[in-house]
Amino acid sequence: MLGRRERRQRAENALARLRSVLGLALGAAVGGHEQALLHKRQLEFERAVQRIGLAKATRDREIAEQLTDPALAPVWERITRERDDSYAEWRRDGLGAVRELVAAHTPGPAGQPWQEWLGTLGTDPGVRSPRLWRIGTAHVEHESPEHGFPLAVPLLEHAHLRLNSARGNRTAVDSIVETLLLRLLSTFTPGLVRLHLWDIGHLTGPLPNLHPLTAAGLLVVHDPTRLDDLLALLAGHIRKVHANALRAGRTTLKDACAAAGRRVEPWRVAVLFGNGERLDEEQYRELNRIARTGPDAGVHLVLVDMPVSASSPLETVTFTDAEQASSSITGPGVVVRADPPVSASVASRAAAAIRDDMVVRRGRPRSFIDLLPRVLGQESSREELRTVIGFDEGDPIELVLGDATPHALVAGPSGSGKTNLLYAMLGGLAARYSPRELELYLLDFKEGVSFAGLTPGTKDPSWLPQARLVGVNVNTDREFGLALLRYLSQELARRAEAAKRQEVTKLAELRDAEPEVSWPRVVAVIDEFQALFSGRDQITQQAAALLEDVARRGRSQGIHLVLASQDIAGIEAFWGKPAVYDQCTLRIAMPKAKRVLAQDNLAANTLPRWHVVVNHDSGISHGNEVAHVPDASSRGTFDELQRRLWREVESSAPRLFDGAHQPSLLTTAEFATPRGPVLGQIIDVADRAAVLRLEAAPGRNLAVLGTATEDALAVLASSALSLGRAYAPGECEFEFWCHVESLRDNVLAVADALHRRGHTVRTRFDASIADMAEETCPGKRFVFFYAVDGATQLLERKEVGAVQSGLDKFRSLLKHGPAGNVHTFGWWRGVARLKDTLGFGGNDDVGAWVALDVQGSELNQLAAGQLVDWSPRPHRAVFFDRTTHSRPDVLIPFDPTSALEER
Ligand SMILES: Nc1ncnc2c1ncn2[C@@H]1O[C@H](COP(=O)(O)OP(=O)(O)OP(=O)(O)O)[C@@H](O)[C@H]1O
Repeated sequence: MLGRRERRQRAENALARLRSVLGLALGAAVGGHEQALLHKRQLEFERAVQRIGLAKATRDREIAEQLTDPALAPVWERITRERDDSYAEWRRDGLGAVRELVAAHTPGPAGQPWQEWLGTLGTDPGVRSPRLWRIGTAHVEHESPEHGFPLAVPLLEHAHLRLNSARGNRTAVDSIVETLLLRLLSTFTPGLVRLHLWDIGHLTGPLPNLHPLTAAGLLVVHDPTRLDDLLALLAGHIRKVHANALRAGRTTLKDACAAAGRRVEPWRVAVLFGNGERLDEEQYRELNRIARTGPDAGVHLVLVDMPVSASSPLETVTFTDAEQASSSITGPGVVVRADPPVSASVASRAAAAIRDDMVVRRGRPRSFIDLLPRVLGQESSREELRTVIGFDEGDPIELVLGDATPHALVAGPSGSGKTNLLYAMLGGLAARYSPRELELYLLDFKEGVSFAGLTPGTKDPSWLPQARLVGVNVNTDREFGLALLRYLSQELARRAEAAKRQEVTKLAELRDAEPEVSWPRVVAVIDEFQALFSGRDQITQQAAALLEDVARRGRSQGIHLVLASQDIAGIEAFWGKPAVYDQCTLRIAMPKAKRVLAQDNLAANTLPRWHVVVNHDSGISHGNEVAHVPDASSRGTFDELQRRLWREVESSAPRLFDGAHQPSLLTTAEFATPRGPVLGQIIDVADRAAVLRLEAAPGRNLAVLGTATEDALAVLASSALSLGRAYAPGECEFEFWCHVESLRDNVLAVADALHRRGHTVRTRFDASIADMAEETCPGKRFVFFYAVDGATQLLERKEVGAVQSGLDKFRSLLKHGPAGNVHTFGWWRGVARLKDTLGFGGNDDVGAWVALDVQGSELNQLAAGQLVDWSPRPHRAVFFDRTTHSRPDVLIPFDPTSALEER
C-alpha cells in the first residue's frame, strides 16, 4: 500500500505530466523558435498558429491562405509532426496515467457512472474524503473524444469549484452540479454532507430533484434576497469549527476527525447561483474570506456564474457553448463536456432515500433523556461546566459556563419556555456533575413555585442533590435576592483569598493546589431577575452593585450567574451597569426574545416554538446555534432524574425559602433551643431567626411598632414563648399587661402556654397596669405590655397627692428596668405614640424595635442616624437593634399557632 503522501505525490506528478504534455502539444512550435528568428515570417506564422491552437488553425481560413506560401509549408509540417509525436507519447503514456490517476482517486460514487450507485446509501464515515470528484470528460481539442479521459476535480478538504455557464444556457452546468452533489451525498453516511442553496434569481431554487433533502435539514434553500445571512452563517460556522477543534485540544478539524475515527462536523457545501456579475463589495469580500478559510473547516463553495478572487483554492470550468467547456485543471486546448445528466426520477428517489435514512438515523424526536449522559455524575468541573441543552436536526447543541462564557442571559416572553429551558439546563448539569463539582442556588421572582419541586415536599420527599438553596415566591422579597448576591460576593472573597494564598488566579489552578478542599463551581439561577431592580431604592442600588461585582470577579472563581427575564430591555438599572451585560457572554434567546442578542441579530424573531438561539459570542450573529429544547418540565422528565439522583447521590436537603409561606415558630431551628426572644425569620440565605440580646444593660427593651395587629401579636407571642424555653421555671417571670379588651384572649393564650411550662405568669387587664412593676428582680422579669397607647389615659392619670403618674413610672421602668433584669416588650401603634411615651430624652431607653406597617421615613429618627429604606408590606417587618445592627434586617413574623398549642 502506498502511503497517503506518496499517493498524493504521485497524483500530483501525474497531473503535472498531463499539464506539460498538453502544454507541449499546444505549443509544439517552440522547437522552431530559433529558426523563426531567421525567418520572421515563419515565426509570425508559427505564433499565429500557436495563438489559436493547431486544431483551430486547421480550420482557419487565414492560415489556409498563408499555407500557400512555400516558406511556411515546412513550418506547418514540422509543427504538425511535432504535435503528433508528442501526442503519440501522451496517448502512449499520459492518457493511461491520467485515466489511472482519476480512477484511483474517485472511488465508488466519486467517479462511477450514476447507474452504479445512485439510490444506494453511502457508508463512508468521512474521516477522509476522496481526493477527486468526477464532473465529466475531457479530450484534447483535435483528438477524437474516444481518446478522452474522465475529468475530476478536487473538492472536500481541498478546494472550491467555479462553473461558468455559456450565455443563456445553464443546462450542462446544472447537470454537473446535480451529479456532483449526488456523488457527495451518496459517498458518505447520510448527514455528513449538508447543502445550502442560494440562487439570485429564484426563490424555489434550482436542483429540484434534491429538494426531498430539505425535510431532513440536509438541504437548506436560502432566500435570494438574504445572501448576507447565508454568508454570515458560513463564516460563523467556520469560526465555531475552529473554536471547537481548539477547545477539544486539536489544532484542526482534520485532526479531530482522525482522532475520533469519524467525521465530527458535517461538510457544508454551499451552492451559489449568480448572474455573472460581481457581488457588492462587502459580500464579495466576505465570500472570498469564506473561500480562503472554508476548506479547513469543511466549508466548500460551488459557485455558478459568480466571480470570485483567484487567491483561493479553486478550480474553474467555463462553458463556451451549450456543451463544451474549458477547465483550469487541464488548461487550454482540452475540451470538457459534462456527463449525461442523471435520471430525474432516480435522483429524487435517491434524495428521498437519503432523507428517510437521516430521519431514521436521528431516531424519534429527541427528549429529555437525550440531554443526559450515559453514566451520571462523572464529569469534572475543573475547567468548565458543559451540558447538552437541545438538538439541531438531531445534533446535540451544548451550553458552556466557564472562564470564557462565565455568565448567561436568558430572555423570552412569558410562555416561550424559559422555565423549561432552565430545567433542561439544570437536569443536564445535575446529571453530569456531582455535588462536589457543582452547587446550585435558584431563585424565582415569578409568582408561582417553579423551583419548589427541587426541595423535599409532602408528596415527593426527594430533592436535587446539587441544590443548596431554592427561593420561590420572592417577588416581593427583593431582600432575599440581595442576600443571595451578598452571599455570592462573600463566597467570591473566600475563593479570592484562597487563590491568593496559593498564588493562583483561576479556579482550575486553585483546585490543583488544594485537591483536598471542595471547590465546586457555583451556578446561581435568577429567574425574572429584573424584579431585583424594580424600585428606585437602596435595594436596586445595592443589587446592581453586587451583581456587577459578582459578574466581574465570578468569571475566574467559578461562580456563574444565569439571569433570566421576560424582557431585559426594560431593566434601567441594568443598563447603568453595562459590565453585567457584557460579562454575560452566553446569550440564550427564546422565540421573539428582545435585546438579548446583538442588535442586528434577528434570529430569535423567526424561531419556531420550543426552539432557542444559543449564542456563546455575546449575541453576535455568527455565534448563533439553534436548538430544539425537549420538554423538561412535564412529569417523568426532570422529576424522575431528580428522584434517581436523590437515591444514588448522598447529599443534604437544600434550604427552601418560600415567600408565600409564613414559617411556623414551632418548627424553627432557633426555637428548639432559643438563646433569647425570637422575633421572626430573617430574610437571608442562611436559615436564621432574629434573636434579641437581653443582657442586663440599659436600653434592652423592645418596641413593636405599627397597627398590623396579627403581626404584632405574632412578634410578641414568639418572643414570650421562646423566652419561656430559654429560661427554666423559676429563673424568670412574666407579666402580661393589656388594657384593650379585644386582645385579651390572645394575651391569655400566650400566658397559658407559659403557665403550662411551669412559669410564673401574671396578667393585668385593669387599672393596676399603672402600678407598674418593681424595677429590679433577682431573676429575669419580662414585661409584655400590649397596646401601650391604648392605656394612655390610664397611665397619664395622677392620683391626688401622688408624686408620679403611671406614665412617669413606666418611663422609669424602661430606663432603669433592664439593668435590674426587668425587660419590657411594648407594642405601640406608631412612632409618634412611642415618642410620646418615651418623652424628651427617653429615646435610648428602647434600644431595639420591630416595625410593621410604618414608613421608613418615620423610622429614621429611631435608627441612630441610619437611613431606613422600608416600604411596609403584609407579613413583613423590619428589625433594628441599635447595639448590633449597622442596617436593619427584614423579618417574617413567625406563625406561633402550633407553638401556643403545644402541651
Ligand atoms: N420544549 C418544550 N417542549 C414541550 N413543552 C414545553 C417546552 N417548553 C415549554 N413547554 C411548555 O410550555 C409551557 C410554558 O413553558 P414555561 O413555563 O417554560 O414558559 P416560560 O417562558 O417560563 O413562561 P412564564 O415566564 O410565563 O413562566 C409549559 O406548560 C411547558 O410545559
